Amino acid sequence: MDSLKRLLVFSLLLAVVVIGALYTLKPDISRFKGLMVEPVCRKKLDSSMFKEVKLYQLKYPIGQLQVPQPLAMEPLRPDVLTLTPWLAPIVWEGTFNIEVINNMYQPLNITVAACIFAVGKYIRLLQQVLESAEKHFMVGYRVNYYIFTDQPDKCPQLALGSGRSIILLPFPSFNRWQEISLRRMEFIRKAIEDRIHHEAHYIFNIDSDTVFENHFGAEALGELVGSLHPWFYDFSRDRFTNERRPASRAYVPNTEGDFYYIGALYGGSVEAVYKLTKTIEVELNTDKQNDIEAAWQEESHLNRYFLQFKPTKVLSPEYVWDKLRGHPPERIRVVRLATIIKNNKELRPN
Ligand SMILES: CC(=O)N[C@H]1[C@@H](OP(=O)(O)OP(=O)(O)OC[C@H]2O[C@@H](n3ccc(=O)[nH]c3=O)[C@H](O)[C@@H]2O)O[C@H](CO)[C@H](O)[C@@H]1O
Ligand SMILES: [Mn+2]
Repeated sequence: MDSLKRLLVFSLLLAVVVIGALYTLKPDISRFKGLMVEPVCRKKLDSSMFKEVKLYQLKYPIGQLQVPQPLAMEPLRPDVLTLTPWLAPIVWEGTFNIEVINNMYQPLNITVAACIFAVGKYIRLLQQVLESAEKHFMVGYRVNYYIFTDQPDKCPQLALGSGRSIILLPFPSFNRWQEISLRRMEFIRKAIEDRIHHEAHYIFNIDSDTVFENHFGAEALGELVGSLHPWFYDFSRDRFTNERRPASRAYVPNTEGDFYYIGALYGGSVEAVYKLTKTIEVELNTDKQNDIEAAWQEESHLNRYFLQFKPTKVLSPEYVWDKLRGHPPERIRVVRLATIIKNNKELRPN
């Protein structure tokens, strides 16, 4: 009798574990009731509705850490620019102490949203970017991967770290890659309205043709974050690939421009990115009505936006290196995220 009871309890426990495991591995596709282009509920968001990290919440734990003293007369990276003319830090290896940063941010239990679009054949790239993100992206923090896709059933099933989850969101199949790329602003805006505003504190847009190779953590968090494009960080402004036709809302004259930022990685507080996506969506629509498409789609508009609304933090090319450029120069000491070499002809719909 006793052994029967034990067997019964054991089988029950086993069933709970198996069902639990199946449940956690299975991405949430409940929101896929047909491909809805319109958000489920459209909210007008005001400042009070966002999750945010206030400066006074960041508290350094006195007496607990042994960290080197910062020396005002000894720059840590004299070989690169570490501050913009508007006094935003440019993040390079050697400029920050991750222990200090983690000790200030981790007690706040923040959630970071990563928006990744995987439409058409790009769905194949998801496994690699997600697996590598689990090893390097915001480790020790809560992370929500919002995967925008037209094929929810093909999303890889990964065992994620604790506090990390995948949320699938519908995105239509377009037959021009340019359309996919530039509609991202609208879809991020809608997802923020729909749910991200109450689910995350910070948000990043990350291209799916990328792979994380090294630490990419809380040092990258900021109110409004742009990343230097790995092809243009040492170019003069007149050679940036900004939109040069005044007829486009993305127009930047060649006598202006601070840096050339990449469209594959930007972020910030959810509220700041909401404002960014909302603004750029309007500019994109205006261009569309005027029958003009900026040279590099939403990246061109992003550059115009960042010229006007300067990022509060700038990520160095460590944060998006392009493998097509081969090994980075010495001053780029570490590659944290790299864009993969892909066959555009084979992957893109056009
Ligand atoms: C090195 C270079 O020249 N990079 C430019 C190129 O980026 P990329 O060559 O990196 O563009 P891309 O092909 O990665 O497209 C951008 C993103 O859109 C998504 N996607 C795109 C096509 C598709 O069929 N399915 C899909 O899911 C996916 O998340 C992808 O990462 O074009 C972009 C256009 O905005 C930017 O201007 C980039 O600076
Ligand atoms: Mn890309």
